[in-house]
Amino acid sequence: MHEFAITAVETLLVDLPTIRPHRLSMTTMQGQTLVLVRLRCADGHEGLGEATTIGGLSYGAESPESIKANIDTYLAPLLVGQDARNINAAMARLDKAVKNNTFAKSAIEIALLDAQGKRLGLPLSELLGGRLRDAVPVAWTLASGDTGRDIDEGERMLAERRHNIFKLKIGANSPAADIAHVAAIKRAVGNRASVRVDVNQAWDESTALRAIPALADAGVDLVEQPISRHNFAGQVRLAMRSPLPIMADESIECVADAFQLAQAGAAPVFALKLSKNGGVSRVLKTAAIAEAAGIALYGGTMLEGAVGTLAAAHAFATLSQLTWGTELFGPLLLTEEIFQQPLRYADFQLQLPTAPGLGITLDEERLAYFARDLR
Ligand SMILES: O=C(O)C[C@H]1C=CC(=O)O1
Ligand SMILES: [Mn+2]
Repeated sequence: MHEFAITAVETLLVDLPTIRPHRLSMTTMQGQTLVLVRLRCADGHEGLGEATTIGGLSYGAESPESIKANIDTYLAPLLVGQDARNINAAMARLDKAVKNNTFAKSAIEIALLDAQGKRLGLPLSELLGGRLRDAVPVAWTLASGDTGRDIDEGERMLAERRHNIFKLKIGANSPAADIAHVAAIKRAVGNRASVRVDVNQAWDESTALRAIPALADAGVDLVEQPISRHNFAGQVRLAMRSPLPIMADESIECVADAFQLAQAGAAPVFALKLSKNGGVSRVLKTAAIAEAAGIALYGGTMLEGAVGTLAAAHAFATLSQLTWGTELFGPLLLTEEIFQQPLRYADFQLQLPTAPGLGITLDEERLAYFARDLR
């Protein structure tokens, strides 16, 4: 076999408890399942990748189990024997044989990039052309399902200087109840924090038209994905009529989606997610489309653990603008650590590692304890 060949691609499901239930409009998470990839190369380097999603199949079309099965059955055999150093060629090979499956492909590309960074002795952001910042601002999602508990949590985050941007998950309750909930939280934190909402597609256009002005009056700064990704014309109308900026999240499932949204003027802000675009290079293409169209950027998450979070942080650190910051707090939602180094969150930001690749190492014992099939 070739000196730099990919020798094995292993996938692991890792079930971890969360610090509390996390309530979104479409599901309440009682824990998180990380989907990890370990890609081994003939030169001795190993790359880590991640393709974690939210709430089984309630968020998107790929589940943790389907991502694992599709990598094991279809992607891994296409990769073994290929040159690990030519990431573009490896990804093109996958694209030729496998439609969609952007989460699975993203995990593979992250692992290839991690291995390449280790091989060359460069942090991922350097591999991507160089970082423009050493840390990124990080929002926190208040989603306990209880207003008083959310306010207490927000106060704790402010006191610890961990987060001063709060995203509230709404859409599961009536608009009136949601607006009262959001207004109470904004009243409590005042101008010490930016308050944003994520409706996760729960409203129709008429509901959004009525609710968004009330959210604006309550002091909200940004509304994420208020209506269905399928109501394309409605998103364009809403973007024109809304007193608040609207952010597209679920509407972007690939780079072509981003182009169509930009072309139609459907949202003045894009949430960037590696797994929804199909990896690091693809999410940077979506960012380039946004930049060319004057669309502001936000670094999104699928509540990944440290691997997916760091891959995103390295990618977002290379962007010339990141107007709305990031929400790369996934690891902080988990109660258990499976890596040797915890991520560094301080002064409302996540600090980027400087070690080669992603800059993180698995704790093999902890991994063996929590991994579904190793337990
Ligand atoms: O944005 C989403 O839709 C998903 C995710 C990101 C943060 C969070 O709490 O949930
Ligand atoms: Mn969202």
